[in-house]
Amino acid sequence: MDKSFRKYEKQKSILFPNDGQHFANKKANTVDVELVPKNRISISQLQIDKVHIGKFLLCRVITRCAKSTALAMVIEDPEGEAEFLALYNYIPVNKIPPKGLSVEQASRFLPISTVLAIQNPYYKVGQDAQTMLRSDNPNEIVIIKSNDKLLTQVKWKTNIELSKTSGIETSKVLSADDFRIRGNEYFGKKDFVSAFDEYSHGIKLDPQNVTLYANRSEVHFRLSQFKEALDDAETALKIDPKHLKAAIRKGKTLMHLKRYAESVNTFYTLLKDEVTREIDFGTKEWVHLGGPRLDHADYVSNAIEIKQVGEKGRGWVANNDIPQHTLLMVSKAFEIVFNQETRTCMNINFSTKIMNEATSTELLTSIVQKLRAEPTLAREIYDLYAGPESIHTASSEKISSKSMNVERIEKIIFYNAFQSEFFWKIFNQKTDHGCFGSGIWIKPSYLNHSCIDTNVHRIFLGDLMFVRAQRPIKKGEELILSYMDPVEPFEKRTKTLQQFGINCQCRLCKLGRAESNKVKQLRVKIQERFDSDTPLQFERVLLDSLIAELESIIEEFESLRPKNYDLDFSLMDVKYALSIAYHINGKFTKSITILEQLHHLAKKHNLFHISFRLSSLLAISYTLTAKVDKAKEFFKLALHEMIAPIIGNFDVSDSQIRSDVLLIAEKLNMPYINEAKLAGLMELI
Ligand SMILES: C[S@@+](CC[C@H](N)C(=O)[O-])C[C@H]1O[C@@H](n2cnc3c(N)ncnc32)[C@H](O)[C@@H]1O
Repeated sequence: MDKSFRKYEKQKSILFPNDGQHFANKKANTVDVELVPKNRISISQLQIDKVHIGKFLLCRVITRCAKSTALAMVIEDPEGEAEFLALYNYIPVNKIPPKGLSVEQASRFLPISTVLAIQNPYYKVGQDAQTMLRSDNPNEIVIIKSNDKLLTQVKWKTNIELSKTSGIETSKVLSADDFRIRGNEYFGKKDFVSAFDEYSHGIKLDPQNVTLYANRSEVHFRLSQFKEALDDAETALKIDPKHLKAAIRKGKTLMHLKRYAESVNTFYTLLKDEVTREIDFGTKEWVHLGGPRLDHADYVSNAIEIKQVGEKGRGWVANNDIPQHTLLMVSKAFEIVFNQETRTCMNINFSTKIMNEATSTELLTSIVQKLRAEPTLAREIYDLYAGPESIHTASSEKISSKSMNVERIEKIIFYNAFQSEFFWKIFNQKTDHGCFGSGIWIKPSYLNHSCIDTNVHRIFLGDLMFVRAQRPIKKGEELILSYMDPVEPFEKRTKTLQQFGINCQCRLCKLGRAESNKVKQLRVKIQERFDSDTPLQFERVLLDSLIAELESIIEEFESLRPKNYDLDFSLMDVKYALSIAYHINGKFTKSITILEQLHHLAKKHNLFHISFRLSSLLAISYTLTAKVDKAKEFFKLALHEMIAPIIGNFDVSDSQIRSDVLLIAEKLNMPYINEAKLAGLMELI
């Protein structure tokens, strides 16, 4: 049995709790460098630990590439000096097939002999005490064509065997259809970059091949290169206006480009077509089964708007009275990286010695790549809060398609990223572990924090975040979300919130600050007991001593601090454990008394994610004590507390709704649902 709520209930804090996430990026003011000889710098002129602003390094790739966190290779400059080069954020997660990138595959990104201009080169000593060049901003890496004026005087020194650079020399003997087949094979293995190469070679041989364009459109789509996906789909449709897959890809790509009206038109035109209507699309490519990334438009209720809210900066404010459970936002992640998509668990930045969750590193790369592909999206991300020093620069900052402020994006991730989690078994997931990820959701990023007394809550489904009113909200009230679970101890909450510049003024934090040292120490002791690796002993023989220990902790704590049921979060774990111990010991009445107390607290604070579990357990406890009416009441309550935050308010006495709700509850693995079934509670409500 899990020892505390937290095992299940933790709605992890938004944001990443590590301090100072800023990797090795020292380039606050990168500039777009004019690639003219006077700005060129050579390797021997580079200074260690310096960003050479306004300069560029002309160089040529002379080895194959390897991809770990960065894409790494050796380059030479026209003077014949060689150096290591590490390119961060160059390859996003979705360009990497599930098995990782082989040297062969990694080298396709920058084949041997590719000539580069590295703008604003940054020279440093790497973790292995070797010097190296590092770039975090892929927009600063410019590929130079062989006929570029810059190369007229250049004679490269290293003799490299070009035949080994890639596997594409066979193109002379392959037909367009061969390339299509090879592309499809790569596509099947989710190696989209290789599939792209194959289809592109095919297109060179047969520029009118509609299938190749349609297929490449899908590859672009999978790589989140929506503009290119649209171009290819449209080219395919020019060649064959009736090409069904190309039309579908056009529709869904338009949707991802947020060109919703055109997307709808495309799909309506398809629906009007008789041939299309007769085709059974199945559900494969479509919406929910395809998760966790879902095809869905953003939605924001017109009862809310963003305003200045004093020292907190901007925030969402109700411009009308809003009933409880009203849906306020459905936000699709601007970008999200799911844990199962990352190949490494942790990533250490050796320059700062800070460990980052792999997903947050990948998130930076994915956002950088997304902005490279779609520079028009830069405004909505750059407008997000990026820390106290950059607060006033956002709107005035010039955003050109070439410039990219990686450091700013890094900070934006730090201050705005949410960690999503859901355990619903609705997608065809291979694992049962649920779905966790880190992402940026633009509109919800404007919600400010309070540990308690919040009025909105969030839930995730795939890459969608749903924000609903937790309680009725009055016109003029600011919408407040909790970044952290109030069940987390005061010290931990304070430490995390401080990193984000938040000195929380909620009642719970005020109580925490006002506590005497004795109470603080006891609270820390309780915390340690519950965080320790020693599990609570729920075995029957040890139960009595466990009960005595828990009862004495509660008594001691309550003698030091007056009973404060309204804010009694510090005792939640202890009391929950005690109720379980009583339950196992057959002392149902005692167990129920505590559970009801806890339920009251959770309900009072609209902590539905806790209260529905407590009411389910109460329903079962009442069944065991033969109090059927109470069991029924709590089971109904549990259903409402669990499902209303997801689908909105409903009346469980409506039989149609009830059956839908029970179905959802089963899908979502409602706790104790099997016990409820056995006890016949389903029929009773
Ligand atoms: C995700 S953003 C929220 C939107 C932000 N207020 C803005 O103007 O874009 C998080 C930042 O908002 C501010 N913030 C949020 N809640 C706050 C609070 N309770 N007190 C003070 N500042 C808060 C902090 O600067 C925090 O780092």
